[in-house]
Amino acid sequence: MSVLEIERLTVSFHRRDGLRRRITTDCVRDVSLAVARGEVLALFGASGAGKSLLAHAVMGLLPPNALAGGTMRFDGHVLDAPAQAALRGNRIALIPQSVGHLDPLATVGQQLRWAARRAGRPMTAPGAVAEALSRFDLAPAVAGTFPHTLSGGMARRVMLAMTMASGADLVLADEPSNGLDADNTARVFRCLKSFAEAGKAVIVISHDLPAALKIADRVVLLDRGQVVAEERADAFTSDGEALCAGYARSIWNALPQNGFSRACHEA
Ligand SMILES: Nc1ncnc2c1ncn2[C@@H]1O[C@H](COP(=O)(O)OP(=O)(O)OP(=O)(O)O)[C@@H](O)[C@H]1O
Ligand code: NI
Repeated sequence: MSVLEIERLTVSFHRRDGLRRRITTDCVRDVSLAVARGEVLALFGASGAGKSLLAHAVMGLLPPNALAGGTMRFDGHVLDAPAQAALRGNRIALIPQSVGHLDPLATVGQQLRWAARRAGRPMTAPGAVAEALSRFDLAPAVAGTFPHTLSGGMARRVMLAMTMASGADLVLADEPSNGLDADNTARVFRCLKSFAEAGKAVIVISHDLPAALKIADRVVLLDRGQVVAEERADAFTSDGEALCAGYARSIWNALPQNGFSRACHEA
């Protein structure tokens, strides 16, 4: 069964023009998708396509001037505002785009313990923090350090370790490889894959399609707020013949292994 089901989600913003007429802009339009346990869904689309808004709508963290429509279900139950407030940070986790969300005044170890305690799974056993860090290639000494001493890749892996400690069933990662070199990108994506292998449902938002394809099962392409294609990830990694949508094919053409052909120049 799907952990998350989104049905006809719309996110709009209202503003008034100079004559005080109400203007509505739909930034996410009629989006339906689902993700199951053990599955990695990659959400791909140009800047401004509505990817982060979709993630924030699932979390219940939309800006106050946003209006959301449609229905969402988590584990078969309606995911409304009270459910989101109850599930956020424990059963549903967002790995935000910025590592600035780590607390500069608390050590990595403290923050890991907080994440675990908030989810009702306190890390009391000796060595529990070191073990949680080691799963993400982080040395035990990292527990005693403050976020400003970490490299970008390490900070991101600390956020992944906190997500793991929270025991979430659904993990949303918004641009988890931003600013990382190829090695750290691969590491972060491997960690996300390990979440799915541990039975979680993972939605990864990324501009790095080649890296995301290495771990994804399915790819949803968003364009100007709408789902324009939903494809199996392996359709991108083969000769592209199995891709159904034209937009997906032009993206396949633009992958480095396929020679960055036409689509790049047409875009
Ligand atoms: N608070 C807001 N008020 C008005 N419009 C907004 C607001 N937040 C986002 N938008 C608009 O919604 C659209 C989608 O934004 P979103 O952040 O989801 O894009 P994205 O696909 O995540 O892009 P990126 O890849 O650059 O992160 C954009 O056109 C943006 O201008
Ligand atoms: Ni975004």
